[in-house]
Amino acid sequence: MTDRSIADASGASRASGASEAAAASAAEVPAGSAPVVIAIDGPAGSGKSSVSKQVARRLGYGFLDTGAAYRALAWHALEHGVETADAASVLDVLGEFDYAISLDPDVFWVRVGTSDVTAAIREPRVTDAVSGVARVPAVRESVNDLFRALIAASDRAGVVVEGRDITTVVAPDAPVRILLTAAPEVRAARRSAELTTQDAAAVAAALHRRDAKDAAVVDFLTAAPGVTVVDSTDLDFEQTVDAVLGVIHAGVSEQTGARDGR
Ligand SMILES: Nc1ncnc2c1ncn2[C@@H]1O[C@H](COP(=O)(O)OP(=O)(O)OP(=O)(O)O)[C@@H](O)[C@H]1O
Ligand SMILES: Nc1ccn([C@@H]2O[C@H](COP(=O)(O)O)[C@@H](O)[C@H]2O)c(=O)n1
Repeated sequence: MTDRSIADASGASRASGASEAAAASAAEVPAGSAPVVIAIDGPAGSGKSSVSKQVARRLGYGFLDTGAAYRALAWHALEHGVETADAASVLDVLGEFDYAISLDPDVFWVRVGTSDVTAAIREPRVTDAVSGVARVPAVRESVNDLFRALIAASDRAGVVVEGRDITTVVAPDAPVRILLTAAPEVRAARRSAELTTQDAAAVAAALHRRDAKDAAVVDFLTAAPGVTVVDSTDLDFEQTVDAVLGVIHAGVSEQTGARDGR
């Protein structure tokens, strides 16, 4: 396998195949090389998707929002009238779950079959149902295989992958693993600033309820050994992106030094 370093990342991106939308190409990635994975976990509203997307743009990397797969499956289950709290019923619809996602941070879409569900998977009914779907072990195994395949199929130099168990389960060997967090009240305030038509207290309660359900399945509130915490409580968006980029560059220098015997 050809090695890819962060240093070669800025220009390397070309999209092909069903899983990745078009992106400009500035440099070819050697055939057969695996993308560098930047693994980012964190609780709801911590900034995982917005920060990861911007980091991916800055590096010329792909961006994989893993929560979108769980949300899309919850949407698919609801479309089939399935009770999402019932694991057996969720597994029934998993078999015909035809999922596709763009890894291009500038052209983001999510599809189930021929339906573009990019917006629909953010609806409150889906957000309320998603934890039920995500707690089913067979679902997790199935989507984790899918994530690894999507990453491997990317022809960008790297992919920023965000979720809840990326640093621990999906890509525990990633060269850079980050837990992105912020104080619960700050996360709730940021989320309610987005959802201006909804009651702020209800938005905060829903966010904390979802974290509690999700944390019973995977631990994304404490950093696993080797995982670097970035706390954005007192950082603005651009400062958070810079902090994450700083961790990435430090992690890669360390790896390169170790590989070169420095
Ligand atoms: N450091 C920051 N300062 C201010 N706002 C931020 C910061 N980081 C993220 N945000 C904003 O907070 C909101 C939540 O971010 P985002 O949707 O990326 O979180 P998330 O962790 O992906 O959430 P979820 O897991 O619920 O999908 C967004 O409006 C985003 O722009
Ligand atoms: N690695 C992951 C990612 C997500 N989930 C579940 O999906 C839900 C939606 O995720 P968002 O990041 O879009 O908020 C989340 O609440 C989890 O239930 C997961 O389990 N593992």
